[in-house]
Amino acid sequence: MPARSLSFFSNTYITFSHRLTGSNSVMNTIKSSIPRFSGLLRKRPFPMPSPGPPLPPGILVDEEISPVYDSRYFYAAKAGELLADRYQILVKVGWGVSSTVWLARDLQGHVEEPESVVALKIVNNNTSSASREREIEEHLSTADPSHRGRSLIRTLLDSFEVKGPEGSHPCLVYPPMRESLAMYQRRFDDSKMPLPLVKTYIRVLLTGLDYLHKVCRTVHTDLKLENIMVSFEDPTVLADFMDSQLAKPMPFKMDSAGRPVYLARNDFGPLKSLRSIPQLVDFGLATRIREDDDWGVWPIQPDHYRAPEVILGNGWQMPTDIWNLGVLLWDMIEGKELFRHIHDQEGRYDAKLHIAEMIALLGPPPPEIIQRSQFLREYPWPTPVRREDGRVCETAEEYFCGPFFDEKGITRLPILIELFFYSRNTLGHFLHEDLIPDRRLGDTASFLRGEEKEAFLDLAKGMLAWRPDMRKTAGELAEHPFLQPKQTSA
Ligand SMILES: Nc1ncnc2c1ncn2[C@@H]1O[C@H](COP(=O)(O)OP(=O)(O)OP(=O)(O)O)[C@@H](O)[C@H]1O
Repeated sequence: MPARSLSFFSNTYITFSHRLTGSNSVMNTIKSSIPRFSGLLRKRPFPMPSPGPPLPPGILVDEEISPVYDSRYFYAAKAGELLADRYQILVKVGWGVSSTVWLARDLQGHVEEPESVVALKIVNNNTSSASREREIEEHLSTADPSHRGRSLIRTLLDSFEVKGPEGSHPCLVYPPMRESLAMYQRRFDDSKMPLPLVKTYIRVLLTGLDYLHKVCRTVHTDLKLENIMVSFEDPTVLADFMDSQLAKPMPFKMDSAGRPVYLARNDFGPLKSLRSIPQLVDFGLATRIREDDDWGVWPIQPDHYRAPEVILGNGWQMPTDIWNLGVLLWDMIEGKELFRHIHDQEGRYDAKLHIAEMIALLGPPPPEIIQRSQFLREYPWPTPVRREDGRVCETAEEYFCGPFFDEKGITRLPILIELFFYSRNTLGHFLHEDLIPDRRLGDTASFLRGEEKEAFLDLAKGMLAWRPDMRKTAGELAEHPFLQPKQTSA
């Protein structure tokens, strides 16, 4: 049977779907579905990793590809090395602009389970994000461990520092995960997960967001397919991977400064079943909202998923994640982005194109949104923010190259009085009407038909409202009819 056969997945899905909708709570199902890795090594002890074949020095590998790569900042990890007298580095599985990620053997256990496999993120010595990530994740793991959404948030198992010649490197220890949702999706025909499975995933992610928002009062701010990881469907997948990787050691090279750079391997092979569970990961940019009148103001979110209140400088809170996930629905279901024309001809993000497309899909923003943005533009951010092009900006308007609406009829009356006397004729119009494309939200969901399409659009509209306070909460959305599994006769 081919690994990507849809019918294979669909059959397996029935079991999965049933498990999630049976009498057990989602929480119980999820707990029992996330495989445990402790004991794997005890039963099948791994050999010490040996050095793999050398790569040609002229080829850039993994983290070296980044234009800002600087050897001094990355830890020179070596396969087989023991960190903190406890974690032995085995296989490199990932890298980012400021870290490398490894599977490691955790040598400290107890009598029953003396060893286990963990993922070790070794962070650069020049970044402060690790302490922030650690602090937020501590809050997330302890806010209410009994909430059913808690297990859908990936948090730290441990953390420590390791010394390098150029400074100290924070090391964050996590449970190992199979892969990001972006990679998981590609395992299916046409990179499309079966619809019932996607629905389950969306519901599960909303349950995690409900915990994040309602209990932890935290905004993720950076939801994308890469920041959703899926668990291993079966412990043998990881065990087999480790056997194969250690039998065929990682190729490596020395960079120009003599630091070893290994080639990451993160393909854990075909799916054995659809029992993987998605988890929200990477809280390095997450922000706590302690009071109802706390607002984030600085620019957040990946370009495609950026909410209007971020671009317009209106301040953001938890509903901003809801917009973000609302836009992600298209990536998850259709494998395509909802917003198609948000970059200029040089490929740079262009906020006016983005707003123009929002207007095409959702209609014009309500007046109070424009009013608030024009009112708040008078108040510079407490700390200026540097744009990618180096310009230091003090307001969202400066940062995103506004203004986007004219000031026709805007008075300097207090905002509440203005809102009271508002009429559509007196408020600013979009300054770039010629850029509004001819697209409708309904036309973007051609992957669905009939009632299913209507239900999907209703869900999406509950997430993609201009006014953040008109968006539904994660908890409410998880109950939406579109996401509920169809009852099948036994
Ligand atoms: N728990 C884990 N288990 C397995 N692989 C992981 C785990 N965590 C991260 N990875 C892998 O490592 C990669 C880099 O991790 P991560 O995105 O956390 O690094 P980063 O430094 O924050 O990246 P960037 O800053 O560039 O976004 C991921 O894309 C993933 O492939």
